[in-house]
Amino acid sequence: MPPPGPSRLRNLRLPLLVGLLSLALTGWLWHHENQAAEARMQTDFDFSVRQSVSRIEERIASYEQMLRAARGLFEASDAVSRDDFQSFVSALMGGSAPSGLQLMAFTPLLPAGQIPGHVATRRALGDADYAIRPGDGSGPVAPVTYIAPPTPGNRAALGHNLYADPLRRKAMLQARDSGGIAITSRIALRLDAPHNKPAFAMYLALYTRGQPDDTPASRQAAVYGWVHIAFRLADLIASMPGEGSPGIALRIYDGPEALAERLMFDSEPEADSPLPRFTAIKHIEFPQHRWALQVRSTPAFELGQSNKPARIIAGAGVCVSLLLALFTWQLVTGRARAFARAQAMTRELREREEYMRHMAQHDPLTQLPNRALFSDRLQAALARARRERSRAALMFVDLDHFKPVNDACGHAVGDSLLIAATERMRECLRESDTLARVGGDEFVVLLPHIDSRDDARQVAERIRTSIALPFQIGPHQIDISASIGICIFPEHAGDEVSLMKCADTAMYQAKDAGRDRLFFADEA
Ligand SMILES: Nc1nc2c(ncn2[C@@H]2O[C@H](COP(=O)(O)OP(=O)(O)OP(=O)(O)O)[C@@H](O)[C@H]2O)c(=O)[nH]1
Repeated sequence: MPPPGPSRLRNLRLPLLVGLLSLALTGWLWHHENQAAEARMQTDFDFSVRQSVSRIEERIASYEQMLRAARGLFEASDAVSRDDFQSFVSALMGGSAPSGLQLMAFTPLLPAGQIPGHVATRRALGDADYAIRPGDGSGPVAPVTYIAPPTPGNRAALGHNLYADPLRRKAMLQARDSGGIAITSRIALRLDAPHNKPAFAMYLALYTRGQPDDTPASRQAAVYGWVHIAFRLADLIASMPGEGSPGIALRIYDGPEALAERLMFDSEPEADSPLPRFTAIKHIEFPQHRWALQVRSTPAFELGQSNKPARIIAGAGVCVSLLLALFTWQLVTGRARAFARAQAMTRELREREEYMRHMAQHDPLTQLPNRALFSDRLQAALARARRERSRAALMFVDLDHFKPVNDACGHAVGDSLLIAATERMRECLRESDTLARVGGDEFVVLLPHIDSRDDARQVAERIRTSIALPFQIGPHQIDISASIGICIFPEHAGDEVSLMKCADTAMYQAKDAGRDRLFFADEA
């Protein structure tokens, strides 16, 4: 394949430019749509994060409300019995604990001196194996006294001295001093032993009615116990309404920072994608305590957010760019092709016209002017000779015994002989003279300007002599001659027709005189 020429390269330039511009526009749109999709994904992710945080906060708030309702029960009654408490909690929970809550309990604060009476009372009221543990009776205790729902697992916590556990005690004292709720750090529930499932306890202190409780000091003096709840974090998350957000993974850390050793909950422990596309750290705030929530997207999130418009823009943009480039190429080359074709057609028409004109004026065998063209030139020469009062000569040249050549050697040899004879005659003439073929073996010669009849005689003699020399046509050596009639303007004739006629007559006289000779018109 030949290398593309400059015009082909020129023709490619505009389609390439159009294609590249269209591709650039496609790229810009694609980039723009990707950015919009990224922003949409970020918005969706942020929404999922907010949703996750607020669902947990709502659940925690509902726990707090339950505690405040329980405190209301104690504040409204002189004495709340175990059955009262259990009925109340049962009503509060709707008969079970659907909210991820494991238990609600009442824990009094007992000075050492009240411990034996407390234990005796509990046993007398039906908790036969009730005992405070651990506890050596040397200091105040906070034993779990009422517990609901009273499942065997929960009941195992009865008598458990919460003051002996530093984490629980810390939260209890916080609740006591603040008057509000307080939450422990991560603890393990007794009923989960030996499995250490992350759990928490939330406390609300109870104060003796009628005593001031508006300062930490007055609250320390007035406190007589706590209502509290305990929940496992996994149960809390599982109990939240709704399906959660697809493609969103959640980790909860006990504390303000996402430290591996403080991880309490991981919604997707198996699918730990090392490089999540989106991540966020949020906090759940408690009085004097914080949880860190690490929210991250998983590959399922990006799949759910697949950027279809960007793919459509890219695909359609590339197709349109190719089509535009092709269309432009067709326009450009179509114009160039039409132009080249028009040029070729014009050239062809000119050549054909030229050929037709040539054919109309020339003899096809010898390419000599024919009778029509010769007539034009004769008229022009005569007009000029009349103007300039000069002389012109007209000769009729007829080959002698040409027919026998045709007959003996064939028509093709006859043709070649005619062409060769033409050449010889042409060599005897000047550029300004005209040699024409007017019949089979008949030629006419116009000498438009002669000074005397001798000029014409010399030319005619040269022609006669050259024709008389042998011709070699292929294998054939041919000897012929020519008879020439000469007519001089204006001596012998004054117009075209007369000149032709008298030259013709003179030629026949040369024939009659024995051929291979020349005759002037006035020699007849
Ligand atoms: N090969 C060939 N022959 C032609 C052509 N045109 C005419 N002729 C032949 O030329 C011959 C001319 O005839 P004439 O001039 O009567 O015969 P001639 O033998 O030359 O006789 P004279 O002129 O009396 O000497 C004829 O036989 C034509 O058929 C042509 O283009 N090619």
